[in-house]
Amino acid sequence: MTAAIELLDLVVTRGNKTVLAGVTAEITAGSITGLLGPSGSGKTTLMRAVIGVQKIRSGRILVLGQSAGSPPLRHRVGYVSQAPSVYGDLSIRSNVEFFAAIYGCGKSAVDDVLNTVGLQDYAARRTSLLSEGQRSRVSLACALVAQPEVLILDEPTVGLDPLLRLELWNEFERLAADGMALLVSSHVMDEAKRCQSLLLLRDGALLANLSPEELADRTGTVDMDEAFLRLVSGSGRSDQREAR
Ligand SMILES: Nc1ncnc2c1ncn2[C@@H]1O[C@H](COP(=O)(O)OP(=O)(O)OP(=O)(O)O)[C@@H](O)[C@H]1O
Repeated sequence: MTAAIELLDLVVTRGNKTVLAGVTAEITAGSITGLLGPSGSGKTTLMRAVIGVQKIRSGRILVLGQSAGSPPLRHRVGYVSQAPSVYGDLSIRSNVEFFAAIYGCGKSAVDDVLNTVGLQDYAARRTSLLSEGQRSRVSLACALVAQPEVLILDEPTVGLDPLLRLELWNEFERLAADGMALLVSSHVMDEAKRCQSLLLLRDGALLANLSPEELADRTGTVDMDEAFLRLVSGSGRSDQREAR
């Protein structure tokens, strides 16, 4: 499988704190990688480093074979931050058209992406009048309109109801099946089951890099919250691969 993102001994400091302490991992194209860990473990920092907006102290990040943040990657990497970054005074369609214009995409790309995120019926609605879940979908549509090969999603399902959460994960699976590499951070351990690979962070260190099945096997439980706790406390079995 092709590595879409390669992290090599990545070290990031913020203030005087080491926020990422030598993370090495590969994120594969055509799959969903879950980035999981407690609040403050470094998930957002890692994502910011991958899109090239976070200064790194040492190490290397390659995205689609090029240095993270390099200009040719701008169209090829999509990012949706935790707070939906959309213009409240514009309609849904105008928000997506704005990003389409930046990326040089046509009208059909706008229609396609509105369909993809299920907002085509509300496209004329002013964004400030939307629910939180709808606003996150507008943000997702803005990131998807350039048809990126890599999509970075920072806690995309926070505050969403279970149905919307399910729909979004179904959409992520479709995008991965079309060849996209998705890196998705989450607090919700249950969402780990929808990923092909998991990166488990704790205090800036990569605790494990494994599949959900391997996590269940290593910790002896299919309950992802419990599995994480067992991993953290070291009470899981030690016969699986360690964090790479
Ligand atoms: N601008 C900043 N200056 C200094 N330290 C920061 C800054 N932003 C974040 N940090 C610190 O970096 C560490 C990692 O933060 P980060 O936001 O990457 O964690 P996270 O895992 O994404 O957390 P959450 O799940 O709560 O979003 C935390 O200890 C945080 O306090």
